Amino acid sequence: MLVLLGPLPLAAAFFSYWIFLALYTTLYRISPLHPLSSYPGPFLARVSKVHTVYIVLQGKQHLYYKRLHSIYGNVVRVGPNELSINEPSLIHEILGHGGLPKGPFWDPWGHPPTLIATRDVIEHAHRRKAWSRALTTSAINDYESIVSRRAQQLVNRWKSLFTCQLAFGESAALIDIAKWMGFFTADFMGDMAFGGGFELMRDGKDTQGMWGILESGVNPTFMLSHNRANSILAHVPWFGLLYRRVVGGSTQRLRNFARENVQRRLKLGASRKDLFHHLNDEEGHEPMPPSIANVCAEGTLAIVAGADTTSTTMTGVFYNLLRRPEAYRRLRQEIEAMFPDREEPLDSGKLGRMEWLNGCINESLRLYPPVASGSQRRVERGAGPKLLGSYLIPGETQLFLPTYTMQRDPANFVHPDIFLPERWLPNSRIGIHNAAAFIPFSYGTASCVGKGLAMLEMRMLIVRLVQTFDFHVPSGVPGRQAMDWEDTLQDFFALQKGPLPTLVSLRK
Ligand code: HEM
Repeated sequence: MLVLLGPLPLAAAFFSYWIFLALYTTLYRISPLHPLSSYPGPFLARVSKVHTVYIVLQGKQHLYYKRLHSIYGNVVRVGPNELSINEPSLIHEILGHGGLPKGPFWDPWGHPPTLIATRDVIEHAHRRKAWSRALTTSAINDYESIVSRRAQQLVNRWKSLFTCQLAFGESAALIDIAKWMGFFTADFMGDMAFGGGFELMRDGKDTQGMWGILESGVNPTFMLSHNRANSILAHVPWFGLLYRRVVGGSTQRLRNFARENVQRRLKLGASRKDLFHHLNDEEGHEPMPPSIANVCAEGTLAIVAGADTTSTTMTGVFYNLLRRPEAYRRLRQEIEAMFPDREEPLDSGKLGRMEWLNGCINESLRLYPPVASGSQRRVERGAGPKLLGSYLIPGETQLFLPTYTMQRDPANFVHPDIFLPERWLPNSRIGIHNAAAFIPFSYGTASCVGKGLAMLEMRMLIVRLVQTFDFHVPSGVPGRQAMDWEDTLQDFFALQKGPLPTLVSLRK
């Protein structure tokens, strides 16, 4: 017999159903029946990922995971179905060839998915081919002149700031290194991905508002920055879908920006081989040319993945050179020996052999890994449990290697919180040094394909700046002080940084 319910009993039935479901799920997640019940972790993390969203909003996710590992040990349950694994010996099994595919964290990162968000292993390998062709050692050599042109532009812009200051009798200018590193890397990646697009260094500010989306926090229209939105939504993909429908999202603005630039570039034609040339398959390696939507998506990825990461690392280098004058002196000596008479640092071979410079960059990458909490992987549904070392990981478990925690673990690096470029010198006798635990570019088949380009860019710019300028800690600057810079870091998947006000003067 069919019984018709009125609106009130219907609503009551509806809510009772959801309350029952929520209660049942919670009890299951905290019960010994859950397959991850034997892994220790905070109680709230067992219940729901909403707890993680709260942590992400504070921007201190990296410090939170480090604290959890110090309390609970090397493997911690950080979500109902998620583990954080601080075990360098498992890096190869998790990230290496035949390891685990990417996890659902990557689902909300826009459509069509870019290389970094492609979870299917075969599709990922196929997409990566164009990137790999674009970033071979010989292709990177073709980009030296693009880096050098932008490095010279930064030098000239800073010199023009001195001219203004000199008019007021000042011999040094107060420069926010973090901001200018961001401008440099965005302009450079814009050149690489679209043959131009940003002119942040020229304008000295973010006139189009695009850099703000990449870099900053919440903007006034209640659209979260690209990285911050994604880093939050990725923990709760169901909410991500809702957010995008209701609020929109900065990803779309970035994609529109990319589309305009791709169309401009296609009209102009290519005058040189850059990243766009390869991503657009202008040499015809594939049977079908890529769609414009894909070229836009991959170009946007290049800017998102390549700009902030390198600018944070270079800012970290200058921050530490200011704090350790003897490290700064040693860098100057090495630069003078390698490029006497301020010769332009164009030779990537020579730059690669500069041990102190590379030690400084490695230390910045170790202390402030731009992707501080690693990149999620998952034991696939239906694949059964996976044995990783002595840990049995049930199917459908998501996991990640917490890069910041691992690289600051005294079990891997002696004096882990101190900037010591000397630990990277060949024959260093400084103490514990587990290079296998150093994974700022991740590891394996989905590791950072842009590593070579990033290293070239950072080496060339740092040398050019140290050749031309002197850097000092300013005194009496209102607001944040140079020595607080590390505290400004916020982990929204990619580290975001605050200003690094620095007194910069021209070298005699
Ligand atoms: C200091 C600079 C950089 C750091 C620390 C860094 C770090 C990373 C990390 C940790 C990943 C994630 C890998 C994974 O999922 O396991 C990644 C992926 C990626 N990065 Fe970088 N990156 C840097 C610069 C660049 C640059 C300059 C480019 C541009 C050419 C770039 C392009 C990419 C791409 C395309 C991926 C996706 C790779 C894949 O899924 O196969 N990165 N990067």
